Parts: sequence; structure tokens; C-alpha cells
Amino acid sequence: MSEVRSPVESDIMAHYSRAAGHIGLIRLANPPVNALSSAVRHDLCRALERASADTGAKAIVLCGENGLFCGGADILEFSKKTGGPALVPLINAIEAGEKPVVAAIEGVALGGGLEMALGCHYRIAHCQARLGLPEVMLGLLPGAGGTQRLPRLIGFPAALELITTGRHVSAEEALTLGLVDQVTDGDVQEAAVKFAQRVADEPLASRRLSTWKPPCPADLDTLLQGALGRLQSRARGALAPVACVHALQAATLPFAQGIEKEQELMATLFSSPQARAMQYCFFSQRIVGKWSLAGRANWKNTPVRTVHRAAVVGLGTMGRGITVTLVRAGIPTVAMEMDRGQLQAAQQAVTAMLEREATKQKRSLDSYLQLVQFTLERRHLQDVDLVIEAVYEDLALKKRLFSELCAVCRPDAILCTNTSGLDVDVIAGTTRRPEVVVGMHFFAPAHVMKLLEVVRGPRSSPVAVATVVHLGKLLGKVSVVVGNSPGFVGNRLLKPYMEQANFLLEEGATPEQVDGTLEEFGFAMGIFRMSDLSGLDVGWRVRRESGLTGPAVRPEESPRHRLGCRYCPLADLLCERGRLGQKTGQGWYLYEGPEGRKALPDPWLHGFLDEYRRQHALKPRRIDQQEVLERCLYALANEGFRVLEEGVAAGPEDIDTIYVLGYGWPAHMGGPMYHVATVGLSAVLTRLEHFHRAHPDVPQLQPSALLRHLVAQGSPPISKWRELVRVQRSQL
Ligand SMILES: CC/C=C/CC(=O)SCCNC(=O)CCNC(=O)[C@H](O)C(C)(C)COP(=O)(O)OP(=O)(O)OC[C@H]1O[C@@H](n2cnc3c(N)ncnc32)[C@H](O)[C@@H]1OP(=O)(O)O
Repeated sequence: MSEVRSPVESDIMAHYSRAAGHIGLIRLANPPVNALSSAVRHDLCRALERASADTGAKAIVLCGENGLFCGGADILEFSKKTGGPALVPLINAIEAGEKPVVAAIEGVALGGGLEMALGCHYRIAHCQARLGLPEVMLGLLPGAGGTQRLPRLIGFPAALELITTGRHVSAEEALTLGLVDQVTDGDVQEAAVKFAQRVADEPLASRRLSTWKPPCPADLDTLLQGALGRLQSRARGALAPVACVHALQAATLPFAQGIEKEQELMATLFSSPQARAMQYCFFSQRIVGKWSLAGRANWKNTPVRTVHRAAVVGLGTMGRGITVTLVRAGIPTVAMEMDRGQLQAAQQAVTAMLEREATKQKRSLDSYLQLVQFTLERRHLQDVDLVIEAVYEDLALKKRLFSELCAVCRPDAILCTNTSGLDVDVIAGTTRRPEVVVGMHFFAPAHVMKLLEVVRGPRSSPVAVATVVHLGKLLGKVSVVVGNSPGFVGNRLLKPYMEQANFLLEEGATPEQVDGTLEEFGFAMGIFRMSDLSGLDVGWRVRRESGLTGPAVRPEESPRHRLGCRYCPLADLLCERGRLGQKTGQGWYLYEGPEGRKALPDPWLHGFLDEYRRQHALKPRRIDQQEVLERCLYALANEGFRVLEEGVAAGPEDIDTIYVLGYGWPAHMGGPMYHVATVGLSAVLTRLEHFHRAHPDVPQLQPSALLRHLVAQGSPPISKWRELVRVQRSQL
């Protein structure tokens, strides 16, 4: 039974009224996204009853308030017991009705929202609307008939791609796919009402998708098997994409049987830990948007400056990706290099990237190129609102550049550094305006990766931070505001993770064994394959600069110890031999030539490891998967607790968002902090204590004070950690 609700008109979440020309109008009203909560479904049922009983209405238009059709089922209700009519029979009732129903889609039609539109007899979309079935991103499948109606409407290949990626499509693409019947750039409700008047007397039988025979390609099995293979290697261990394929396979059955299969698969996903983890990721990405700084400045009360014109200085790989990202977002951009040859190479590369983008977006290359000005001249930076420095990761170079930027740019221009870990405040200190300096840490490839670490230096102003976060959103990124600690959050946590992996090699493991275990856990790429891809010289340079290796090391120092702590020189030794990873064809693995991408086990490396262990009298032992996972992942999360207790990140959601979006942590495992919360804090504490006893010279294995504190507090749920750490000192 649905709940008893107040009859007050303003509380009603699906209003029925009459539009011109004998058209009934049902309007969803559940801000912010008209999610289909139990109350909405209840009111929608009543509105449908009124519409079908209204003898003055020949057809019905279904739309949403506030410029948005429907963002799908109410995700907040997934973890609660709620009543209200179920979505599947409700959508079936819309489809089975005797009056044509036209969905008027503006803003978004996502998930259950699009499934509801598929139950309507016609769909009209505004040209700016986006449509999609993103349930797979929440660890689910489109369980309100979406897996059965979509392939009937647009065919298996397109439905398979949309459902397994969760990708949103534009109205234009939706029209091409046959997902909508009409696209308008005017008022979509007016267009839908006119459309409804036109089709009011048309026969309805052929408009009910459930009665359609799906256009089944001859090679359907091959198509589905191929998709399964790709999905399993892309998101190892993830249940939802696989279930999506199985549900789609059931669309070859009669509709009722297909729906039964869809429901069965949905039931297994709905209560799965993976779905809970992915829904946690969804809400975490919203929580990190609500940043606040020490003092009272926050996302709500801080003004944002409009970035009319930006600049990127330094057009290496990162600078090129950042330029493309800005241009793609429609922001006029000055792209600057110091060297003519470098500028020409960058111009060619950026043009090629924009060309691919133009083809994808069906736009002219010129519409992008007219937004970018390639230059060698500093004076072109005079009128920009924001500069992103993306030069080589060298502090002296960056300091020089920032003092020049301060001289050439407008006093209010925001000066950002794309450093991946250097001290933003030291860089800011070379300017006369440290308040306008902010870290803007993009992840490679910058035009693809969704993560942006926004680094607040101790002197960065709230307006500068707010402007950079806002710019991040315009660029399609999820911005996470972090404090100015070496390596910020992401790279700082990477260090103990990588160190454990290296120590495991000393103790008897191989790169393939460590990577295999991490990949089985769900990482797209193990740590050694990832290092080979980024280039081993990146970390080598940092270690040399910080005196851990290279000429600064005193000859009497043990190669396996630095400052009284255990140190593993294996990566340095590889670099000294010119094995820098994929780009040199050799690193932790062997690649077929410098262009080779496939990581092959390298017999030379195995021999090298044997020899190294012999030299250092290390007796190799058998290391099991559990130890690999616990040592690597708990050391990483332990550093996460330190980051929280030092106020470098505001909450576990920030760390998890950074790891899922920037470091390939599998979303269906929630993130490192979510993972340890799921394992149980006291179990994790016990294991860290055990490992620290075995390796007392590894401080990263010593349980952090915050972890101990949380365990002493009875291991509160992760949703409470943010509040608990807020009372501590913040570096934000
Ligand atoms: C039987 C089970 C059937 C399941 C099928 C489903 O329908 S599952 C749900 C499928 N829908 C989605 O996955 C859509 C998720 N939402 C979005 O992608 C985006 O929110 C948006 C709709 C594109 C809007 O993006 P925008 O950037 O404009 O806003 P926010 O993302 O910040 O969202 C604003 C607030 O709305 C909350 N919210 C969004 N969607 C839902 C939802 N489906 N249910 C509940 N709440 C939702 C979001 O959390 C934000 O809330 P705040 O409190 O303001 O943080």
C-alpha cells in the first residue's frame, strides 16, 4: 500500500491539468531532478487515472517542472524501505493506456526517467536534452523495462552500447538512433502538445514497444559474447555490466519473459555490495562539490569570477590536453610555448586532437581552432582571466615562470599550477599576489580524465578556489579541493602503495604476481604496469631531487635504507639501466619495441630480481594474494587516514573520489576508504599492526592515530567520518 499523503496541492508531485486543444498535461514536480520517488510514483498513478478518465482530453503530454523531465528513480530511496507503486507496472500502464502519451523531454531523461519515456507512445526532446540509461554506473541495470524496450526501439548494437556504458546521448543523436520522434529548439511542452493534437486519433497498437519484435541481428550471439569479453576486461569483477548483457539477451524472448529475466537480474544487483559501493561513489562526487575552507568560505557563499579567456603555458602532453579541454568547453585560450619547434609540434598535436573532437561532436574544426591562439609571446597573456602553467615538473622553472606571470598578467588574473605535487605556496611566494595562486592538478590524459585536484595553498583566496572549482565543472571535471601537502592527496597516497609493491618484489614476488592480484581485485591496471605506462623516470626525478637516490646519497648509506627507514632501490636501478617503461620498450615488463603496448613478462627482470635478492641476502618466500592486497591497499588507506587527520582532505568521500576517478580504483569497490570501512576498521587495524611488527622500519604500516581513534569510537560508519575529522585542524 502506498503511504497516506497530505492532499495540499503544493505537495503533489505529479500535477494533472488540461492544455490547449483537448490535451491532458501531467507535470512531474520533485526538485531538483524530478526523481521518481515513491511519492512521485503514487501521484503519477493518480494523475494518470485522472487523465484517462478526463473525457475532454484526447491525448496526454507527460513532462517535468523546472526545465527537466526526469533524473530517474530516487537513488536516496535505494537504501530505505519505501512503499508506493512499483515502476514496472506503472510504465506498463502508461503504455497500455488508450490515449496516446507523448513524453516532452527537456533537461534530462535518465534511467527510470527514460524508461518511463519508452513506455510513452511518442517522445519529443528539446535540442539541449540528454538521454541515457546510466544504471550501470550505480551497479544496476535498467530494471523498469529498459533492457527490453530499448533494443526493440533502436536495435541491439546501439542498445548494448548505451546500456553497458551508461553514456548520455544528445537529443540530436537520440533522433538519429530513433530514440525520439522529434527534436525542437523551441518550447518542448508546446511542441509536445501540438504533436499530441496531431496524433490524438492515430491508432495506438503499433506504438506500444512491448509488442514489437526486436530487430535481431544474425550475429547477435557473437555481438553479446564480444561485449562480455570487453566488459570483463575493462571492469574486472564488476557484476552490473555483465547482468546488463544477460538482460539484453533476454530481449529476444517474448516481452513478459524478458521482463521477468530483467527483474530477476535486477534483484541480484539491487542488494549487492557492488551497487552500494557505486551509489556511494555517486553521492561522494556530489559531496565533494560542497567544499568549505577554514574560516567561513564555502561553495555556497563564495563568488566566482567568469573565465572569459584562459591561457595554458607549456604545451607538453599535459598542456596540450588542457588546451583541448578548455577549447572544447568553448573558452578562448592562449596556448603558449617558449620554443618555436615545441610550439609547432604542439600546434600540430592540438589540431589533430581537436579534429578528432570535431568529428565526434559533428562540428567544424574551425569552430574549435578559432578559439585557440598559439603563441611564443608573453604579451598575449596580458588580458587573460586565468593561466594554467603546465611546464616541466621543476620547482626552479615554475618559480621563475610565476614571477614572470605576476609581472605580465592582470592583477586579478588567477594563476594556476598543474604541478602534481610540488609546494603550491612556494610557487605562490614568488609572486606579489599569492592569493591568486591555486593548484590545478589535471590527470593524464587531461582531456579524458574526469578528476581535478584543486589545491588550496595557505594563501589562496576563497574566490580563486571557487573560480577554479567552477571552471573544473565547466570543463566536465569533478573538482576535489585538497590541501597543500607534498603529492597533495592522490600522489601522496600512491607512495606507500607503490613502496609496498616494491618491498614485495624484494621479498619474493614478481611484477606479474602483484599486478595480477591488483587486477583481479578490479584495478584496470596493476601498479607496475601503470608505472611503466607513466614512465619510471617521473618518480626517479622526484627521488633524486629529494635526495633519496643519486649523487646526494652518502656512499656509506645502505642502499636499502634512508633516514632509518626501509628503502627499495629497484626502480632506481632500472632507470639507471635506461629501462624507463613503455616508452623505452622495457621497464618492469618487456614491450615489443618502443611503440609496443602489451606488457610481457621479462625473463631478464626475473633474473635481475634473483640476483638483487642474492646480493642483499634476501631469502625469497611465497607471498599469497591476500598479503599483496592487504599490504598495498591498507598502506594506501592508512595514509588516507593521515591525510584526513592533517586536514588535507575534508572527508573519506574526497579521497575515494580521487582514487576512483584518477587512479583506476574500481568504482564497484567504492574507493580505498570505503574498502577499509567495508572490511571493518578493527580488522584493518589488526592487520596493519601485524605488518608493522614484521616491518618496524616501514612507518607507513604503523596504524594512523585516526584509524585507532575511529576503532576506539566503535568504528562509526563512513558517513560519519567527515563530521568526526572536521573538529581537527584543516589545511583547506
Ligand atoms: C527500480 C530501480 C530503478 C532504477 C532505475 C534508475 O532510474 S536508477 C537512477 C538513474 N539516474 C541516474 O543515474 C541519474 C543520476 N543523476 C545525474 O546524473 C545528475 O544528478 C543529473 C540528473 C544529470 C543532474 O546533474 P547536475 O550536475 O545538474 O546536478 P547534481 O548531479 O549535482 O544533482 C543535483 C542534486 O540532485 C540529486 N540527484 C540527482 N539525481 C538523483 C536521483 N536519481 N535520485 C536522487 N537524487 C538525485 C543529487 O544527489 C544532488 O543532490 P544534492 O543534495 O544537491 O547534492
